Amino acid sequence: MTSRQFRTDENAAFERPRRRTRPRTKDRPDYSAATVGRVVTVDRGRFTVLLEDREITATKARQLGRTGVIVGDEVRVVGDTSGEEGTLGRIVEVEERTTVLRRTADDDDPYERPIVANADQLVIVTALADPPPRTGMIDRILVAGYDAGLDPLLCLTKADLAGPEELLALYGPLGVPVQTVQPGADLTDLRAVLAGRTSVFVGHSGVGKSTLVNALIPDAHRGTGAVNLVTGRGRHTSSSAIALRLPPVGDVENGGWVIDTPGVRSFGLSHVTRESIVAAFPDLDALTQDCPRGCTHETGAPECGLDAAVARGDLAPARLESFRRMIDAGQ
Ligand SMILES: Nc1nc2c(ncn2[C@@H]2O[C@H](COP(=O)(O)OP(=O)(O)OP(=O)(O)O)[C@@H](O)[C@H]2O)c(=O)[nH]1
Ligand SMILES: [Zn+2]
Repeated sequence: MTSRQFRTDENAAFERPRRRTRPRTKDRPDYSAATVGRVVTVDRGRFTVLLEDREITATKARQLGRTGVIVGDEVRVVGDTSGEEGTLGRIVEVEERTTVLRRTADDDDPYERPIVANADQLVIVTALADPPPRTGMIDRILVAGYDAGLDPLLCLTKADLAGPEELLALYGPLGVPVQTVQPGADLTDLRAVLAGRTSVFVGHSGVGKSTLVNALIPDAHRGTGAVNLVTGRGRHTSSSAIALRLPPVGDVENGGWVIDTPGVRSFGLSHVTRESIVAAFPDLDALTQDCPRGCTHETGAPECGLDAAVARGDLAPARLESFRRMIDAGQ
């Protein structure tokens, strides 16, 4: 397969459609034989794509137009895919995404920022102390994860400094699995829940996320340490997420992927709908069958079926309370 052949195909795609109604699939170049890889990081319009056995740098082909390419995307690449110094491939197609984790910069921001594609687990890294846990933030990240259809995992760091009891009481009733870590911790259990999956790690700056990622993936070399806010020096300052492959776990060759994201300060949720949060809890969803039409399920919502379920003994009050925190956070 020569690259010349691809170039010809690509030129065909540049021809302006004569009518807007032209079926999209007709005349579309066939890239089914193009090399497939995964976008592992993005830096100023340059994409690092991991192919089967090598990493290459690529740009986005013009015909992709405004189609975004984000970390985690599975893409088809043509052109020079040797990965040799100074070479550039071209991303010509983005495969359909299984999930998209989005955030808005703040709640008034109408612009959704897709940050990670194709993840299936959201690992919320929170320190038990120094800095103290911010439950409002955890709630918001959870809601973004539920909205995106990701399974949550709460990873509590600095367990040497404080106990997890309070957080367990808040998040246990939601069914969020919890892992605790501290310096020198045995990571066997954590590795087991990451194996074979693609897990996005999010957390506030300073919680020990880089320390944890480095412990999981010794050659990750994620920058750690206190942030010098003035110079920004002495640490990795990438603003993009980065996908890292975990080592095999026992017989499981695919140890999974960690997608490390830069420390988040805010997690705007203006894109989230109430329905998507409720849908993440099938048992509660079922109990809302008898709610009045348009019920918000919030505390005090008249005749909410969830209150009736608690009254009947079909729903634990603590679970309802935690669920309502999610609904409140999403508003
Ligand atoms: N006591 C204690 N300190 C820890 C633990 N994990 C990390 N630290 C310390 O906490 C500080 C912050 O750790 P980092 O790994 O840089 O935190 P981060 O979340 O990656 O922060 P950014 O790099 O700013 O995103 C460092 O001084 C670490 O040595 C832990 O489990 N216990
Ligand atoms: Zn209701």
